[in-house]
Amino acid sequence: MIPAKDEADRIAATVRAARAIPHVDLVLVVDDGSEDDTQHVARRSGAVVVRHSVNRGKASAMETGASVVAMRDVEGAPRRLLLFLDADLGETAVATAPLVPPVLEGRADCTIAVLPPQPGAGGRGIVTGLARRSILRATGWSPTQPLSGQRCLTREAFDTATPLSRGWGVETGMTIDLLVAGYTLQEVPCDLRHRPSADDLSGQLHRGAQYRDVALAVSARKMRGVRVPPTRRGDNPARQRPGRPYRAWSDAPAAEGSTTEAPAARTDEGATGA
Ligand SMILES: O=c1ccn([C@@H]2O[C@H](COP(=O)(O)OP(=O)(O)O)[C@@H](O)[C@H]2O)c(=O)[nH]1
Ligand SMILES: O=C(O)[C@@H](COP(=O)(O)O)O[C@H]1O[C@H](CO)[C@@H](O)[C@H](O)[C@H]1O
Repeated sequence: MIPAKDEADRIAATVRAARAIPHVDLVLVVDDGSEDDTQHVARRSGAVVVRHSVNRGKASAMETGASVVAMRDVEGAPRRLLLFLDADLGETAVATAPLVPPVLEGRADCTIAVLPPQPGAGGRGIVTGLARRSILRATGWSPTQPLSGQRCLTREAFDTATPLSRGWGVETGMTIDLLVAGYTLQEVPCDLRHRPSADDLSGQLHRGAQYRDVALAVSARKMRGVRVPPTRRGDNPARQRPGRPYRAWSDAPAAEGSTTEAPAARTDEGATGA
């Protein structure tokens, strides 16, 4: 499932690469109100395409995409896993293939790609730091790349994480919600290249919008008390690393007076919608 806004230059290569990922039987592009030829290029490359007539932001495109994949799930068959890919990955999108097996085999409910350093990236780690600290405070997990949008998850986990946080807050909000709900997350190194934001005005404006959306996603959860109580947390942050599944709740019994229980989380699923 690929949210795409003005990605006519890269979407063909991304779609072709996504189609080559083992277990992917449906590639869906949500054209999020593009002003270029994204929808037609994507369709010609073999994707199913739906379109927002106006731009609604990445999170909204992801929700639309997940709804369309659900409509195409076969009655009586396992529900598709959802593999979210950014449209600018080009041919490297095939390198997200390692995200699928841990979820397919039930070792994780959601996997998240860790990208190598990107040539030309101009960030100073400010938004990434805000997202990482916020996830750590709420759940005890300290992910390497909390903003990474390349994720594979079960339908059940996705449904738990909806409604998604708006815009660029989607990954941070989803990570907190899944961990608090008791799901197992795992970062997976993937050799991907995307179009990084540079250290110029448009790059800094992008990071400003990212910062705002992450802060909104986090404060909404703070206000609702969405967190794993510190007394019931799992692994120490020092032991956490990509490749290692993480579940936020320890198996210790609930503290007296606590009403929050971590649910068990697993389903059997088969094919994958990218
Ligand atoms: O309003 C928007 C903005 C972005 N995107 C898509 O969301 C993904 C991530 O966006 P981008 O690569 O610009 O952000 P980054 O991950 O570099 O911060 C890409 O596939 C975009 O085409 C979208 O669907 N709607
Ligand atoms: O725009 C960027 O450079 C950063 C966010 O800015 P910061 O460097 O954290 O201030 O976010 C990007 O890089 C992350 C990897 O560290 C990716 O996971 C994000 O998807 C991407 O937006």
